[in-house]
This record gives sequence, C-alpha cells and structure tokens, in this order.
Amino acid sequence: MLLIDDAVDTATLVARVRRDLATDGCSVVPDFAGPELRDALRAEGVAAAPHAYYDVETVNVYNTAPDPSLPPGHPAHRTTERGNAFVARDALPAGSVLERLYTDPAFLRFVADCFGLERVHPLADPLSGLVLNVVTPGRGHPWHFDTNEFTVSLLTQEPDDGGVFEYCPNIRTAGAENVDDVRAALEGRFPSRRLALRPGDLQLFAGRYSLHRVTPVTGATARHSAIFAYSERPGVVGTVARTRQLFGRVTPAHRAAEARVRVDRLMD
Ligand SMILES: O=C(O)CCC(=O)C(=O)O
Ligand SMILES: [Fe+2]
Repeated sequence: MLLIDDAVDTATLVARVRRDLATDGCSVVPDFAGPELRDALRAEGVAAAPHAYYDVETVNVYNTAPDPSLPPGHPAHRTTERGNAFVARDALPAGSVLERLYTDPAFLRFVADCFGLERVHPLADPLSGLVLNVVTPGRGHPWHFDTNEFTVSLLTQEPDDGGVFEYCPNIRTAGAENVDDVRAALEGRFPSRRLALRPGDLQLFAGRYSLHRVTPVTGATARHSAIFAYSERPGVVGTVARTRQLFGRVTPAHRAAEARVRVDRLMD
C-alpha cells in the first residue's frame, strides 16, 4: 500500500470521515502523508508549478457563461477574477508520488469507502483527473462550486500567510440552488468555516454542494495543493470548452468524448 500504513486502523478512520462528510460535507485526515512523503510531495509540486496554465478568467460561482435571462440579484451575475492556475496531470512526471497515490488501489478503496460508494475510478481525462492547484502570492481561488460531486486534495506546500480554505457546508443540495443563501455568502453574510490545513493533510470534500474558496495568498511562498478527482463511472472525460478554459489546450480524448457524467440538473 502506498501511504496507507497497515498499522492505521482504516475502519475507524473511514467511520470518522463518513460522519464528518454527513454533517459538514468535509473531512480532514491530518498528517495523512508523513514527514518523508511530505518532502517528496513538496518537491514534486515545486517542480511541476512552472507548468501551470495561467489565464486570469472572469468567473461566477457556477462557472457558467453570462445569462441575462436570470433575475436581477441572482448570484450568477456576480463575477470575479479566478487567479489560481492548474498544472495538468500529464505535466507531472510518470512515477511521481502524486500519480502513484491517485491510482493506488488501496487509496481508491479508501476514498470509495469514505464517500460511501461501491467503487471510484480515476478519471479517464488525461489532464483533469489529477492536478496541482497553484495559488501564487497576491492571487486567490474565488468562491465556487465544483462540477465534481466530491474531490480529495492534499496540500503539498503551505503559503507564508493567507491561502486559507473556506467553505459554506452544504449551502445547496442536488434539488435546491438556495440562491438567497449563496448571495448572502458572497456578501459575507452567511456562516462559513475555515480549515487550518497543513502540508500532508488529506481533505475529502463534497464540493458540488458546499460553496468554497481559497483566500488570497500573502507572503513570498505559493500555495500548492494536489486535487484528485474520481468518478463512480469509468471513462469520464471533461468537456472541450471547460478543458480549454482550465488548461489552455485539449487532447484527442476530449474531442472524442463530449458526453459527461451528470447526476443532477444544477447549474454547472
Ligand atoms: O486548492 C484547494 O484547496 C481547493 C481547490 C478547489 O477548490 C478546486 O480546484 O476546485
Ligand atoms: Fe473547488
């Protein structure tokens, strides 16, 4: 097993994560990666970061195009600049700890158990399944919902200051957008939580229902986090449009597969 030590009482850990996810949509396993792995992960992030695709994009929390037909005051009208940048999976070296962890069968089992799923699969997407999220000083990752129902992430480098993960637990559901609450959150009038993440901490998060952001990074050090995306169905590939936005390019696999997994009718 990679990273998951046989000595770890996985059943107890999974039970705790499931409780956290049920109540908050989020759970953190502190020190998931021990000191030696932390150094390797940090080095992998630092080596990969120059490959990040920078394009300051104007986005709303749903990552949707402007829609004048929505009523005035709808949170979709409110836009900000997305200042973070992603390194695509294919820019990480083969055999990296991140790549091995992402596809490790024991880790897949652990993730599936934590989210109460029969199985999870690494995405078939050559770019977006495993990414490094790079937030350089002065930039942040603004409030948004994820397209994926759940993600797993691992902080590989901590900023000197700022760069805090903040979220509004389960502010929307599969059946209800709750736009009044979302608007209140964007105006700082809705309860949120802040996570004090340290390098090596594993975060399991239901990001489709919990509005979240990374506050602007200050100081000299960039914030790096590895984001692991999984799907319940094998073969999931992102859309051409979204892939181009995130990485500035697409692959033949994206052109070949414009269909994608949808489990609800929420805005993107
Ligand atoms: O980097 C993080 O901790 C959060 C990233 C995130 O929310 C995302 O990539 O959708
Ligand atoms: Fe997110």
